[in-house]
Amino acid sequence: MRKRQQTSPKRLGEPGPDAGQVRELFTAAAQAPDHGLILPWRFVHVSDAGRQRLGEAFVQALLERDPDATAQQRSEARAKAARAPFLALAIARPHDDASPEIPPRERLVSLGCALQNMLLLAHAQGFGAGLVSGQAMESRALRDLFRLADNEQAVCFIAVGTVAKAKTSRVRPSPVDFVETL
Ligand SMILES: Cc1cc2nc3c(=O)[nH]c(=O)nc-3n(C[C@H](O)[C@H](O)[C@H](O)COP(=O)(O)O)c2cc1C
Repeated sequence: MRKRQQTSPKRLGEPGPDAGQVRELFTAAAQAPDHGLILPWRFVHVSDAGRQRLGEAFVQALLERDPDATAQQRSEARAKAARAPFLALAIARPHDDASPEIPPRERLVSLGCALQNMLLLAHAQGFGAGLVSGQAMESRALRDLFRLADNEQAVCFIAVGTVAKAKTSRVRPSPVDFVETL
């Protein structure tokens, strides 16, 4: 747990998790706490075949916010879809009519726990892993590609792969920085 740290998708190469390890990663997500047992989140695993469509969605997302984006900017946006051998989109359902008593904050905590379980397991499997979001999360293009319902929100991608070159670890906050006693 102490060794886990963010590795950005561009630093994650082959090999990635095999099919059994991917199943373990999603099984780890399912161990997250879930008030009311409402499963307020889901993941979409981006297959090799899906990468090209994701790249096009990233380009469209860029054009939504900057219709004058240059060819190089479009090419950089498209390239993001090719990074990291394992890529999945984490999608939250902050509201629904079936369980109005479970507020958005609790649903997002549940997704955060699912993501952390996956990050920790990826590290235990010997991989690097990271989360990546950005303005494309809000885009029409991404919402359409992943068929998000009106009450769903794309939160971030989780990327897993082999770390080519480890970076130095960051200084972590100490409990005195965030713990008080009542
Ligand atoms: C929901 C979420 C979205 C994130 N999106 C990005 C991102 O777009 N780009 C990025 O570099 N890091 C992103 N991160 C990762 C943080 O930058 C990273 O956790 C932070 O730098 C601390 O590093 P650590 O994970 O090694 O402790 C995201 C983290 C979370 C929780």
